[in-house]
This record gives sequence, C-alpha cells and structure tokens, in this order.
Amino acid sequence: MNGTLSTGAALALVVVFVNYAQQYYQPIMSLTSLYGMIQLAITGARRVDEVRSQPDEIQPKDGKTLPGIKKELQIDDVHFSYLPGKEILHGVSISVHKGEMVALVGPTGSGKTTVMNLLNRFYDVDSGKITIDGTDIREFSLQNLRKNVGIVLQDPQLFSGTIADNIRFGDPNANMDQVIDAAKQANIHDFIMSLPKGYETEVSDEQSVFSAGQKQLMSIARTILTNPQLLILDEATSNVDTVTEANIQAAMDRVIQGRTSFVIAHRLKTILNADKIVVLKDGNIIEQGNHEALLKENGFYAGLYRNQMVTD
Ligand SMILES: Nc1ncnc2c1ncn2[C@@H]1O[C@H](COP(=O)(O)OP(=O)(O)OP(=O)(O)O)[C@@H](O)[C@H]1O
Repeated sequence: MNGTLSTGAALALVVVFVNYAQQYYQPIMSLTSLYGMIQLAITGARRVDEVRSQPDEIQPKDGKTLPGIKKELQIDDVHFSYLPGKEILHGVSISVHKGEMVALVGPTGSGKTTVMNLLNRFYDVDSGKITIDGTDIREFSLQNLRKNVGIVLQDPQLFSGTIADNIRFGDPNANMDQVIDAAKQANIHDFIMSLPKGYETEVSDEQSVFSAGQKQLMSIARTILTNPQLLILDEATSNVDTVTEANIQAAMDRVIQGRTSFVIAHRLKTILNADKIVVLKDGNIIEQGNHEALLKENGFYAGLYRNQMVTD
C-alpha cells in the first residue's frame, strides 16, 4: 500500500464518509466541520485501503440481512482493546431480550461508550462475540446492521439547514406531518413552535441557540423517524435545565417503548425501570440486575444511587 489516492477516489470517499457520518452520527454540519470531515475522509480513505489489504476483512462483502431482533441480543465474553496490549473490556457478557432496556452505568472511562461502539461495529471485538438471535453481528452487512441501530448521542450536532431538515434526516421521504408527529413524540414540538420561524428555523453552529438537551430532543425525533430495532442512547449530562430534563425523560421513555435499547445513564433516576442495570468498572462488569436487586446487594450501584439522591 503506498497511501496515495486518486482525486476521484478521494472525493467518492468524502461523499460516502459524509453520508455515513450524517446517517450514523447524526451531526449538524457547518462548513468548518465539513472541512474537518473531508480531512477525516482522506485519512479514512487511507485506512480503508489499509483495512482492505488486511487478510481478515472486517466487513463481509455479502453480509446477511438482519431481519430484526426476534428474541435476544447477546454480548458474550467480549474482550476489546483500542491499542495493542491495552485491553479496555475484559470479558463483558450481557444478554438482553427483545424489547428490554439495558442501562450501563459506571465511572468515567469504565468502558460504557466502548460497549456502544462495539454494538454498532464502529470497532470489532478482539475475542468473544456479539450475536443477534444467535448470529454473530459480523455476519450481517454493515450497512444493514447500522440501518437497524438508532443512536442518540449526548450532545448531537445539528447540520446547516432547517429544523425540519434536521429531523427529516431520519427518513428523507418523511412528509411534514410525520416530521411534526416525531417532534411531538420527542417533546420538542412546542419548543419549535415557540420559535418565530418554527420548523423553518435555520440551524447553524454560529447562530445556534439550542441547549444540549434541546438538540438531544431533536435527535430523538430524528431517531423516531428512523424507527430502529436497536436503540443506543447516551443521555445528556450538561446544560440541561429541569424542564428539558423531564422532557428528555418522557421522550426517552416513549422512544424506548417496545424497542431493545442500551442507555448510558448519567442520572440514575432515569433508569429506575430498566430491565437490567449493568455496572462497569475498569472494563469489568461488577454488578448486574434491576434497581431493586442492586439496592439489596448494597454494593457500588447502591452507593452511587444514595449519593445522587442526596445531591439531586
Ligand atoms: N479511540 C480510543 N482510542 C484509545 N483509547 C480509547 C479510545 N476511546 C476510549 N478509549 C479509552 O477506553 C477507556 C474506556 O473509555 P469509554 O469512553 O468507553 O468510557 P466511558 O465509561 O464511556 O467513559 P465516560 O463516562 O467518560 O464517557 C478509557 O480508558 C478511554 O481512555
């Protein structure tokens, strides 16, 4: 591999990369960030070449189509390292039934985001496996897998365009009624209607007056339009007032309803009803169970909970 790319190939990869980023990272993109994306795309293009030249290709060419989650998703004894010799996850196992909600909690750097990265195959496991109804997720076409996974990030970026454009990203064919319905379900409709131009309000990084919570609600609306099988939610931590926090909670409850979901929870009161709470510490699961069971265990989670109840 000599690391050089034709302009055409680089541009094609830019388009693919930007499409990919918009679809899966759901950002709002300004020209500055687009420039950053182009740089990333070129670096990415080189990486694609590197990956292609490896004998053990990550993406199957003719991957299976994921028919949806019929029964369960299993994370089975997963080990993972970003860098050689520095293992981050040390044998993580979590099983979730269709429609259940799993909450991941744990100190910063414990590996919560890493688990999410593996579920969507931003990275692949070193050993162990992740299966959906018994099939290793590496056997599915990557595009198809990701179509089934909805991600709501902690502080989603909005791209230039109107609020309606931003929500419609979840389904470019959605009509205005569907966009409004998704916004209502995400508890952001009233806020949007309070703006002078409503859904036609232009969004840009410079003029943005939206809080992290409001952006997250728009991202939830976008995800509702995508109608994913598997949902990954990283709850916003900062800049969230109590009204927005309550709105996020209600919107999350609604979007999670009936869907298999993984939630990174920063406020424990948002996950009291989770079917399973998984406590990670230094890449190991140290506790696992529902809220009541973990309180009874009187371990790390119970301490964390009592602490938050005092400070809330
Ligand atoms: N791209 C990366 N390359 C190398 N190391 C990484 C990378 N991403 C995360 N890590 C490391 O992996 C470990 C787990 O990080 P991770 O982001 O999964 O933790 P987290 O529990 O989500 O933390 P937080 O609550 O702060 O978001 C950390 O030590 C982190 O420094």
